[in-house]
Formats: sequence, C-alpha cells, structure tokens
Amino acid sequence: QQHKFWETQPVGQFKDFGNSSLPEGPIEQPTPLSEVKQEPYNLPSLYEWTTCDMGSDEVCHEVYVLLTNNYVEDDDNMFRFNYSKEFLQWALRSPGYFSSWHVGVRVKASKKLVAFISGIPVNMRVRDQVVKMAEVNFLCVHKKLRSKRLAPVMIKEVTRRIHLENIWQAAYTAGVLLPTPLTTSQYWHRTLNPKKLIDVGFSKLGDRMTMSRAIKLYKLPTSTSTPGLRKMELRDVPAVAELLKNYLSRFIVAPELNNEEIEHWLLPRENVIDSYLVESQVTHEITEFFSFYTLPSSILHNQEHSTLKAAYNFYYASTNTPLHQLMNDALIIAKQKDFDVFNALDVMDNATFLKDLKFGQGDGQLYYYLYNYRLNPALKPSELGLVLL
Ligand SMILES: COc1cccc(CC(=N)NC(=O)c2cccnc2OC2CCNCC2)c1
Repeated sequence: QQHKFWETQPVGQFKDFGNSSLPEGPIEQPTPLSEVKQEPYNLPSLYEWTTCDMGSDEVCHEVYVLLTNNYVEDDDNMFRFNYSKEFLQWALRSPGYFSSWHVGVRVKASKKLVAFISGIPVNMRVRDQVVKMAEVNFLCVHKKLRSKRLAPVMIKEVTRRIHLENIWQAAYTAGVLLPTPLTTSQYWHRTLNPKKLIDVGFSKLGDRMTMSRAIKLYKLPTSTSTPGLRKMELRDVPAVAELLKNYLSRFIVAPELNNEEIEHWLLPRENVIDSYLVESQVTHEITEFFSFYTLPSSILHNQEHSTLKAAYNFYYASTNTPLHQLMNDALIIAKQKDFDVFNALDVMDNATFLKDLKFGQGDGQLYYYLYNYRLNPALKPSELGLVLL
C-alpha cells in the first residue's frame, strides 16, 4: 500500500535497490508528442484546473496565501515555510519558464485556490550528459483536502504539461523517503540570534549551556574579513558564470547555468537573494562568490514572535579564499542583515565548513530525487552540486 503511486512511475524502485545491472540513464523513452495525453487529468467533480499566472499580483497573492497556510512544516509542527510573493515570482519566472507549468486547482463554486504544483526548466548535467529537466517544487494541497489522493493527480498533471514541452526528466526534493533517492542530505543550522531561537523553541539550551554562554558561543565579528568582498553587480555576471561553471564541474549532478540564468538566480534582490563576491584588489579578477536566499518561516505557536528570519545557503565557488573563511563572512553578513539562523545542507563542499563554523545538525533529512533517470549507485551529498529553493 505504501508508495502505491510511486510504484506506477518511472523512478528507481526499492525492489531494484542495489541492482547495478540496470542501465544508467532514462528509465522510459520519450513519447511522440502526438501520443501525450492532450487533455488534463480528471479531478474530483467539485474542483477544476487553473494555470496560475505568477505575473498577476492577484494570482501570485493567492498562491502566497495557499502556501503560507498549508505548505511544509517542520516535524514538530512549530514552523511553516513562508515564501514571500517576490520570492515566488523569482522562483517561478526564471529564464525559459512555462506559465503552463504553474498548475493550480480551484473549487468550481467559490474559485478558491486549494492546491498548487510548479515546474521550471533547467539544463542538468548528469556525469557527462546534459539533460533538459524540470525542477518540480511547491507541491501544496490545502490542509482540508489532504488524503483525497490529490497529490498524485497534481504530479501527473504537471508531468503531462512538462511532457508537452518535450521534457522527460525532472528533479525534486522531499522531506520524506520515496522511491528512490538520488542522495540523502542532512540539514544543518548556524545560530545567529540564540536568544530568539531559544525563545521560540527552534534551539534548546544544552544542560551545561546558559543563555549568556550561548550568546557568547555564537557571537560573530561585526565586519567581514576577506579583502575585496562586495555585493554582486550586473557587470559581474560573466565572471561569476565562469567561476560557478568551473566549480560545479567537479560534482556528478549539477545545473548548467548560462549568463541569463546566472543574472536571474544570483543578482541580489532585497529580501529574496543576496550574492557577494571577492574582487582581487590587485588584478581585479573575481576569485570567489557566495549567495544565500531569504526564506522566512511562520512561527506557529508563540506570543512573542511570529516570524523566523532564515537564510539558506545557495550557490558559491571559491578558488583562492578558504571556504570556511568565505562562509564565515556569509554568516557575518547574514547577522548584519538581522537573520536569526543560517541553514545549509551537506551537499556541495558544505561538509568541509559546517562543524568549524558552529553549525548544528538539524533533526531531519532532505531527499533529492530524479524522475525518469536512473543513477547507480546513489550519490554522496558531497557529489551533488544542486540546491533547490
Ligand atoms: C525552520 O522552519 C522550517 C519550516 C518547515 C520545514 C523545516 C524543516 C525542513 N524541511 N528544512 C528543509 O527542508 C531545509 C533545511 C536546510 C536547507 N534547506 C532546506 O530546504 C530548502 C530546500 C528544499 N525546499 C525547502 C527549502 C523548517
């Protein structure tokens, strides 16, 4: 009964675990476009499909409200992701996006938006193959419609619309184990505001740790340490694109981002994405950069605080400065910007600095998945160069 849906999908199946005789690559071949189902899947009669135009402030607000009230919570149901409208427009309207991949479900009678799922196109390198994929994200069903088996039909419908654009693979993450992870990453948190994190129950004081000791332990310098560190600007796009391309080439799976995509994903946007780089003061060449995105969480049961201001490590590359020094500057900047916590997964080269920089391991895993692409064996997180929003 478990994974009833996923056993019908072209994904690595648990029964095939360890079967290294299965060929690496697409599990199913593409279907001729004329044979792709032309009409949407059936929904229960009270509901109808809608395409969400994220360029419309009104529709974007409806998606924002649905996610704010019904999207992912932590395991103890104390926090819920609270993506902002500006963040959702940034996340969903990336270069080459398809509005048809922004799929919603409305109640026919009231037109209320009660479910959502999205995809954006990405060129993903898997070993030496570059594969056009969709990154699927923001699957959300209203709390009142859970266990009506809506999620499988949402996934089938966005898959159908992705197939219509002649794309046959996808990448996605989940906090739950499904058939079959590309990699299993651990999440880590670096405390920036110990008092607030303890007050809201995000962190606990260890038995030998007083509040004043915690404040001292996590204290950071008020200014950064790397000479030549500055905010990224439009003129830096080609250099950052080259830096990231070279850095990501060391991972087995990583996106290939052209200049237009680098501009979209890394140019700073207030309360959405922050990017900094190091320009050598002698040669003026750009030798490293880092970035983090802004994803607040609603605090569900606390009188004093309603929002947790969290920064999430995004893409980076270093050639000259030690990574722990670069990332310590990222922490200092996040603290200057009044973030309460800095989150990271143990993907890319993050494991080399997490402990040094006083990150604590979170109590959960984030599983990465590929749709219709087999990779034997699963990757170590340090072999993955992919960060999803
Ligand atoms: C603190 O507020 C939370 C609100 C909801 C869920 C979680 C736990 C959690 N599931 N965290 C992560 O998935 C996570 C932890 C560290 C870094 N990135 C992460 O997820 C990113 C990437 C996947 N999509 C969500 C954001 C925490």
